[in-house]
Amino acid sequence: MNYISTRGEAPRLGFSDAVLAGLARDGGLYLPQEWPQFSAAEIRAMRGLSYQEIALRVLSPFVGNEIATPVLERLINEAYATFRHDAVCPLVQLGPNSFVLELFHGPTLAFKDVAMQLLARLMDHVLAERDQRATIIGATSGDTGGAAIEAFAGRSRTDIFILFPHDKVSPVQQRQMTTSTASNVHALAIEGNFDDCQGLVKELFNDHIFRDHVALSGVNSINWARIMAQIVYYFTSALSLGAPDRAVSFTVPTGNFGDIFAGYAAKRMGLPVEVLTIATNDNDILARTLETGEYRMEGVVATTSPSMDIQISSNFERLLFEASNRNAQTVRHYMNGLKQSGAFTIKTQEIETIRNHFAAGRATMEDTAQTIRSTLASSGYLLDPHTATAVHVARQTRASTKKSAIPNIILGTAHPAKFPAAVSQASGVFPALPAWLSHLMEAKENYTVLPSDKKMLEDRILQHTRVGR
Ligand SMILES: Cc1ncc(COP(=O)(O)O)c(C=O)c1O
Ligand SMILES: N[C@@H](CCOP(=O)(O)O)C(=O)O
Repeated sequence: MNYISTRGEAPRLGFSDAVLAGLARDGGLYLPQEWPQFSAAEIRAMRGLSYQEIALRVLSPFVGNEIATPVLERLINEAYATFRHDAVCPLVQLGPNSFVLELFHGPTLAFKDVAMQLLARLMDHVLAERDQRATIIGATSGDTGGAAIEAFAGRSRTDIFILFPHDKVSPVQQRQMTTSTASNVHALAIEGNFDDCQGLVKELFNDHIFRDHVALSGVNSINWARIMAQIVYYFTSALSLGAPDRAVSFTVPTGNFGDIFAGYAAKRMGLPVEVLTIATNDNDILARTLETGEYRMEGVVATTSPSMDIQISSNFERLLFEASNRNAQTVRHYMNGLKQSGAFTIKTQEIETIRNHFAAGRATMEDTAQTIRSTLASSGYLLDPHTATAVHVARQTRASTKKSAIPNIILGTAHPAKFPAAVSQASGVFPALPAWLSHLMEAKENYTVLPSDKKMLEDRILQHTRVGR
């Protein structure tokens, strides 16, 4: 399988190179040259298999012959042995035709572990085969950072630098990033918001001299392997509700558009998916875009679902590429508009294509708190604020579209214990951390505060990376 950039001006890469590249050299995002196809019979044959077995079937076409099947199988098995639920990502019923897919049984209690545990092993494998090192960079609004640090800590071939917005993540999220004792981990609190952190990461990738000098690699969902690993749970959950003989819908708490884009990919691969609903918080740029056809930035507000406090939703670029029939020139035009004026207008035919696959809705902070309360009262189930935005939007959109005969799967992206203040304020119940994380709030923190400045960030990386030494 080859990978092509959404901006059409970067070299076509094989799987291993695409994984190490992160962002394409033209500033675009890599996508597989074509979508692997699974027939109904092939999907049906996955029934009854374990999560790991389904992962091997779904991921193999993306990897091609670059990693031998027994090696890929071992990496998958090792990645999901870190999860504390036998099903890896279990499905829980909330009500009639309404389910939560619990993606938070990994080591840092968020869905990011699903992809990050595999990505770290894939990168390690490729780097070992090539006898190389890499400098890993990542921007986080809270969850990617902890998951990446957990997955890469102590790995001898990588040094990892995680940029998080200073004072804008939950205390649990911060400590998951700042209490690592591994010498290859560097937690950097940036004076700015998540978009500033993500902007710095992209600036470093677009500086080709620096990028090559430190062998830069990325672990955000700009890296294709992150999306790829997330496709698997769309298959496992749909299969357990009757796919391919019954269609399902998904509602996804959305920020950087990586998780829901994985759902779109599953659909393109043959999974019968009726609607993919984007759930946003007050930072509702994606909901507004679906309504108006115009992507317009308006500034970020801090909410009780901080991981979704995002305006520049990186993976939306992948969808624009798809909706324009993979027209890289159109994508470049939109991205230039975004850079120059903070907005662009999507052509009518393309926004209609997007609306054929996606719906969208928003939840205010009050909606979110109310949903946490009402779900606890009706189902005895305690939601985290991100998942609660999706439960609220699912109720809204399903009531309006009357598609309630189709099972709807809400992606449960985080454990409530990551956001105890918001959850206890909404519900009166304090969600305790699991025993294996009970030391977290007492452990010593170690991080550096930096202004949102490319030069200072580069200096910091150059001081600490072991690439070239
Ligand atoms: C808990 C949680 N839910 C939802 C999201 C949004 O996911 P995505 O950025 O893939 O749209 C994030 C951050 O990415 C998150 O950390
Ligand atoms: N919500 C994310 C933001 C980064 O998203 P990613 O999926 O592109 O890594 C976070 O928790 O950091």
